Amino acid sequence: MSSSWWEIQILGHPALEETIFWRLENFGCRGVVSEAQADSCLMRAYLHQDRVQMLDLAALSLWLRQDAIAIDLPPPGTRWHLIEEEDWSSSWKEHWQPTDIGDRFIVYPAWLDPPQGSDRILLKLDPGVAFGTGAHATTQLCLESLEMRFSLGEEHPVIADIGCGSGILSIGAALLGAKKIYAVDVDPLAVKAARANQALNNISSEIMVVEEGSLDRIPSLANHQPVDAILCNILAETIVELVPQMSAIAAPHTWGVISGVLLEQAKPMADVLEQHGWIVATLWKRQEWCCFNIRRS
Ligand SMILES: C[S@@+](CC[C@H](N)C(=O)[O-])C[C@H]1O[C@@H](n2cnc3c(N)ncnc32)[C@H](O)[C@@H]1O
Repeated sequence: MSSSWWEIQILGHPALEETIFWRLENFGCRGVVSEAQADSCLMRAYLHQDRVQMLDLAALSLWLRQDAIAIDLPPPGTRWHLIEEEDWSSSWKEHWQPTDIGDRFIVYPAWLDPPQGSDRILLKLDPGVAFGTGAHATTQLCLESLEMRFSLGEEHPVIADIGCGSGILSIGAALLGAKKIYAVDVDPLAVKAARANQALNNISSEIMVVEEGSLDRIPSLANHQPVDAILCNILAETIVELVPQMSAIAAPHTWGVISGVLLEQAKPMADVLEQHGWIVATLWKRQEWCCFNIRRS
């Protein structure tokens, strides 16, 4: 692997920020940061050189133009250039600061000292190239849902985290008192990051197990026992494919937190969940995203 990264810079209307953010994350970019400018918003994102071809970057620029035109906004300007590994790390590390999430968590970058004087649960992260710094609305909604579940007296559940990314949700669950978490991701770099973050937060392998793969890895990891909860923050298209498999790891008491779903996808997603025996208990919204709190019965 080479050690160069693409730095992608997008200058666009502030109303496009969320759409651009999600496009970049889905494109595989890491460390997406935004900076307010006079009448616009400058976003920077980073992508390992080996993960993308120049043509893909041109396609990304086209999608971003189409997204803007579809909602009658001027197309954003997109440019990219290669930077060295060291410059990548320092560029986005500068921008990421400790963030309060919900009532209980504070997520902070591993390269800073722990925030002082906070009575919140400290969640220390170095996401590397994986998704999940806590900056995205869907991650926040999932962590807040977990917090809500535990505040209702949830007793040490066994949890499956499908698409764990940096491991942020699994680590959050462990810090709240989960008994066991099986975290899986199809991206080997996410697995590496999640394991590193597990160690940063001193979570033992007795409590959290991270493996490459998807939902179909869970039965063997969990000794063919159902789990008490399922976390899944992936794109709606992927979740729809996974929902039928969720029954195989669920018991009548199992609950779930499902996000990565755009508001306009909420109704079809609820239909799919209900068709497969899930009850939508609550639907939380933030910006253009939603998060389903579901249960089996
Ligand atoms: C939006 S990120 C979520 C990361 C983290 N759980 C969070 O909430 O911030 C989605 C993750 O799902 C992974 N992923 C995508 N498709 C998947 C699949 N079919 N099974 C498991 N993981 C998948 C991606 O590699 C990515 O790390």
